[in-house]
Amino acid sequence: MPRTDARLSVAEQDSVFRPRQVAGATVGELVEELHAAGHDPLLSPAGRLWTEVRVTGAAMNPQAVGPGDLFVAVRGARAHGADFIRAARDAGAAAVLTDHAGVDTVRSEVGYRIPVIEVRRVRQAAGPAAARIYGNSTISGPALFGVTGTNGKTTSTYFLRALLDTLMARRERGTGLIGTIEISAAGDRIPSQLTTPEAVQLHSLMALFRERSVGAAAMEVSSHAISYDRVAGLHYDVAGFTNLTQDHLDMHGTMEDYFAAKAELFTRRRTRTSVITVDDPWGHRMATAATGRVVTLATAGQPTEVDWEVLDVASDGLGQSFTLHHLRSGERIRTRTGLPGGFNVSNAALAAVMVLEAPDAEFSREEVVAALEEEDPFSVSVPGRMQVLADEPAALVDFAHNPDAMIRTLEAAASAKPDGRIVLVIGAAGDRDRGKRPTMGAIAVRMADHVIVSDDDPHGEDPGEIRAAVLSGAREAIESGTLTTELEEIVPRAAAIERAVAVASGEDTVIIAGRGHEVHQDYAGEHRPIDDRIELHRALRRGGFTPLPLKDTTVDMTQIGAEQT
Ligand SMILES: CC(=O)N[C@H]1[C@@H](OP(=O)(O)OP(=O)(O)OC[C@H]2O[C@@H](n3ccc(=O)[nH]c3=O)[C@H](O)[C@@H]2O)O[C@H](CO)[C@@H](O)[C@@H]1O[C@H](C)C(=O)N[C@@H](C)C(=O)N[C@H](CCC(=O)O)C(=O)O
Ligand SMILES: Nc1ncnc2c1ncn2[C@@H]1O[C@H](COP(=O)(O)OP(=O)(O)OP(=O)(O)O)[C@@H](O)[C@H]1O
Repeated sequence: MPRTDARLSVAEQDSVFRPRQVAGATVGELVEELHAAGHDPLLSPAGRLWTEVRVTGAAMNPQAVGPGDLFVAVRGARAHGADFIRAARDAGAAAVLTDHAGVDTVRSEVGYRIPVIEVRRVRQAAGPAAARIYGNSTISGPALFGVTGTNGKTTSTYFLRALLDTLMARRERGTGLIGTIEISAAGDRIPSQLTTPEAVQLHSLMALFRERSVGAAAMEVSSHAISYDRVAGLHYDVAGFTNLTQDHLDMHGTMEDYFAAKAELFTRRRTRTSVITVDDPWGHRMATAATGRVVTLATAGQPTEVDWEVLDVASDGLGQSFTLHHLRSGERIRTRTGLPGGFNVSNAALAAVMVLEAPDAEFSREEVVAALEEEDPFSVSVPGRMQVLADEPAALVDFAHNPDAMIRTLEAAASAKPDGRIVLVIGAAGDRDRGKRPTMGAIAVRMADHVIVSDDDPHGEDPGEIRAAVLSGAREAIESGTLTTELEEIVPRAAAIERAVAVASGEDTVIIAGRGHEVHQDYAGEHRPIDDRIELHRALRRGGFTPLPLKDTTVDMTQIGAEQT
């Protein structure tokens, strides 16, 4: 069974997943590297004593600093990393990379006993510095596949990893994964802190992947990661674009800015081949904006000039089979996904085309086609993404937490049991894009028959106010239409899930949306354990239904300790 809280502290995570053999660099070499990258570094104190100090790792979070590390101290919205210089130095930091304000803090806190490299833009400099320390500026590999887009990143990267697994296994090499749920390297796994880690950790992971004979890795690239320069110094063999719809406007302000952040990934300096899903107008714009080699993919049956299209989608168990058609050559590849939802055809098609179009790959195109046609790689289970817990009623836990994902998930639910009702539990996260809350409430009551509004992660906000915003959109939609949807507000979330099952019959569909794989709710820093999958499973049993066996899909901390020590 999944543990109730599968998070590792930053320090635990970092110590478990660091490469053991690191070439490292001297402070002098780092200064040269940053100079060549245009960062105008200033070293203090000057002199050979300091330029010859060797760094063998890098960390941005003071809790993750280890002996011999470069401590990268950034100014953030909450704090300046340099405020934590004493902790970093006590943990063994050998040198510091920071900005002007950071230098002042370091000097007033610990004097001149540590070399400090000063740059104007620390986050941008962190990538090249870490690349040099971990050897990534000179050694390439593993083959890197990045996925960005509002929805579908996690699912597509799980699909990519599954396909790459079949190809790498024949070479006795492993695969890597970096994303919202977990980071994995050749079978070892740790839970994630961020969807896309900071540059220092990413470069450490690339070195770890090489050390563990990982031949290819799939990673999610969030728009935050691009805006915060977390991917600085990384080069993608193939980058894929899923879609762009409303989310994260708290961070980006406008859809234009959100688009511009994502577009940065599809430039020649970052990516060799871009595979762009052009099902929406943003996809078309992305394909036009992308530089370097661009491959387009249409998955929604629209007539358009593309390289690849999806044809002949047919129901196949809970999932769907489909054909990938390469228009220029006429090649047709029949494959399938076991996951419900039309959008999972799009995710699977994207993963397939990314691997088919990988330049200079270790595997042949024939091998990829055979894997797609014979090995069923896209039936892998993705934790909390359209995860099916029962057939009667159809009971699903899904991560839909923005308007487009809600629509797609509810469409999929409607086609799963067309004669039954849809019972939905939703909420919205605090401290995130507030504009989407009423929209999600309105979508919920338009597309489901019984909606229960509960809490997601309130974070620092008043949970009642978040629910009120979702409910206001829902009520407005009910009042302005001819809807007969039942609407309730129930907390805590476990009670909402219990109620959803209590009002459902075997013909209905129950969807618990928004939290997917997550195992606790954050109420102003208080972490309350809850796993929607466990609650739904329990409620189904108590309701006299027969749930499917609950697979352990959550990364287990105890396993990690056992593997590594
Ligand atoms: C908006 C955002 O992305 N913020 C990230 C950013 O924060 P920030 O620049 O404000 O930095 P800060 O928190 O003030 O910290 C500055 C420095 O002081 C250190 N510090 C800070 C406070 C403290 O108590 N102790 C401490 O040591 C920090 O380690 C850091 O070195 O840099 C921090 C250090 O890495 C991140 O932890 C933080 O992510 C926060 C936790 C976060 O929630 N990020 C989310 C929104 C995010 O990035 N999400 C995307 C996925 C989005 C999606 O698709 O859903 C992701 O890639 O994960
Ligand atoms: N291609 C898609 N188009 C629209 N919605 C999708 C697509 N793929 C998945 N979804 C919906 O979005 C939810 C999140 O999917 P997934 O975790 O794969 O995306 P993500 O981009 O990683 O999201 P996040 O960045 O928020 O973690 C799913 O649970 C499903 O409801």
